[in-house]
Amino acid sequence: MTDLLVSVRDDSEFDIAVAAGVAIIDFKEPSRGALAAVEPAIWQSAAKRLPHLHANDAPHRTRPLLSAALGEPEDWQAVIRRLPDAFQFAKIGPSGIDTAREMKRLWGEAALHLGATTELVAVAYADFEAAHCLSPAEIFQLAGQSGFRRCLVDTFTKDGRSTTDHLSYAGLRELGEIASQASMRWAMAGSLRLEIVDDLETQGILPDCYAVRGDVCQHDRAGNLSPLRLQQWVDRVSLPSRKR
Ligand SMILES: O=C[C@H](O)COP(=O)(O)O
Repeated sequence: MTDLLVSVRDDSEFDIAVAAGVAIIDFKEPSRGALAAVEPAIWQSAAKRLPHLHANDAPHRTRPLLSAALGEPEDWQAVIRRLPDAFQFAKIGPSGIDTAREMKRLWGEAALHLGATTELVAVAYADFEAAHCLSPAEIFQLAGQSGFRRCLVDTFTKDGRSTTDHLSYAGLRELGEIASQASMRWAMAGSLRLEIVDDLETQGILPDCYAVRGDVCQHDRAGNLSPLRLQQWVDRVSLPSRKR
C-alpha cells in the first residue's frame, strides 16, 4: 500500500490533516526552506492532542504517524532534544554534505539524540548540486548499508521544479531498486503534483510513499492547506497502483 505524507506547520493544519485521514503527518515550516523545523511547542501540542483528535474524528482509521523535519546539518542540534517520543520519524536535510564519511557522522550523531521510538529517515535531494551534497543514489546506497529502514528524496530548492524535473525516470527507477535491495521503504517528495503520480505509475515507478506540501495548499507551499486538494491526494493515493 502507498502512504501519503503531508507537511503541516501548526495546530490548525494538523487538525485538517487528521480529519482527512492522512497516514503520516509531517511538521515543517514551509516558508523557511525544504526541511525547516517548526517551533518545538507545536510538536508537543500535536503529540498531546493526537489521541483525542483521533478518537473524536476518525476512530475507525489507523492513527496517523508523526514526523518532524529538523532542518539542515547546521540546525538540528538546537531542537532535537525537544522532539516528543510520540514522533515516529525525524528527518535532517543533507545540504553541504559531500562525503560518505560526513553523512554517516551526521546520521550517527543525530541518532544518539533521538528517543528509542523515533526513527531517523535518510533524506536525499534531487537537486543535489544546488544543495552541495551527495547524489540521491549515493545517499540511498549509504542509507541501505547503514541499516536505514526509510529514505526520502525531496527537492532542496523550492522553485516549482519537481523531483521529476531533476531526475530522469531511469534515475528514479534506480532509487527504487536500491531501496528494494536494502529492504528500505522509499518516499518521494519535491513539488509533486497529482498528475506526476499518474506519469510515475505509467513508467513503473512506485514509491512506497508520496510526500507533499505545495500541491495541497491554496496558492503555494507557504499558503494555507486546501482541504479539497488534500482530499484529492488522500483519495488518489488510496487507489491501487496500476500494474504495467
Ligand atoms: O516532505 C514533503 C515536503 O514538505 C514536500 O513539499 P513540497 O510538496 O512543497 O515540495
